[in-house]
Amino acid sequence: MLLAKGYEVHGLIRRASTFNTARVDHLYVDPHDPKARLFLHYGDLSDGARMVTLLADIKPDEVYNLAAQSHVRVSFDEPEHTADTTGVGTIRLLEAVRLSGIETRFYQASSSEMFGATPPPQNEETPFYPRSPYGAAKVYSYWITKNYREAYGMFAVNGILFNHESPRRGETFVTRKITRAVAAIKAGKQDLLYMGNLDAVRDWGYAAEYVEGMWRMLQADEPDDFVLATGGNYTVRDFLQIAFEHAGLNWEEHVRFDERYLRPTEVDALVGDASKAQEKLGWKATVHTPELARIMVDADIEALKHAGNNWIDSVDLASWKN
Ligand SMILES: C[C@H]1O[C@H](OP(=O)(O)OP(=O)(O)OC[C@H]2O[C@@H](n3cnc4c(=O)[nH]c(N)nc43)[C@H](O)[C@@H]2O)[C@@H](O)[C@@H](O)C1=O
Repeated sequence: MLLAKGYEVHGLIRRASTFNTARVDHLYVDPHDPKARLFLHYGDLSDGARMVTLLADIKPDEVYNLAAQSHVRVSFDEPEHTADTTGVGTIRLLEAVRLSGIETRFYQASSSEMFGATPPPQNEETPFYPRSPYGAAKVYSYWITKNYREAYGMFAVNGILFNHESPRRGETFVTRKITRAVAAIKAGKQDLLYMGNLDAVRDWGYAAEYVEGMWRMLQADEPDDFVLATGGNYTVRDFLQIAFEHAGLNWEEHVRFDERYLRPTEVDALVGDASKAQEKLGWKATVHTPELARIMVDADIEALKHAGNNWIDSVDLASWKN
């Protein structure tokens, strides 16, 4: 079930609109679900007045705010732009919902980056300590979403998602950078891969499952905030090893260090505890980091065979087959 290529969204929708439809090139329609859903993507949140018109026109049952400058390293180079899209954009959208007078449910894409320097495991009670302009902007958006829930009685929720990846992941994020390189090295098109900090620990899950979790948050009886994570604990080095090994390669022969990929302040370890989502939403990740790495390597090897042609991965999850 596909919604949008570009952001790694896989969703369950009947009618979806996006602020800039040009950005959505794949749409899946589930004929059994009559709700209208609006998904906002990168850079959509610059014009508050236009958003009011759009919302009043579409009258979506659900709004998913996925719009952000979402690259942590880039947020150090473009801190003001990041604050504007990732932070202030959220209040523009919440205000547009309020001013348009529509009844809708609002999802805010909050992030595990908000926990930053606070050691794992992290859950909904863990204090925030952001370590980047991106993380700081997400903390603002988290609190303003909560404030609109309390101040105006909006059904507004924060999904605090740990790293979620898929073959549709942007090419400059570490997982996709690695799996694309594995495919290219395997095909003899590349020899070396330049990387930054290999010691960082992340909890990488499969985006398809996380988007289902986002959807579950908006079907709940009451608005609340939820962590989505696998609970896994892997370093970038582990991911390299699993991905290269899957293609029969030795990562140490191909990986080199480049300090340009280091960050002024790093988030050392993010490992989520999603027991609240399991208890209240019935959500649990089934794909863990090693399987995810293999899905992504296989997809990038397949994608090379289709270079220049339209090709998109499909989701093969047992829970989606009914
Ligand atoms: C939840 C959160 O997840 C993502 O943020 P991120 O964790 O920063 O993701 P990433 O894939 O850029 O880095 C992961 C780790 O990998 C290290 N690393 C080493 N060498 C390279 C490298 O060469 N490139 C990159 N990108 N990272 C590298 C890097 O230093 C970091 O420790 C975003 O979706 C964000 O929007 C979000 O919300």
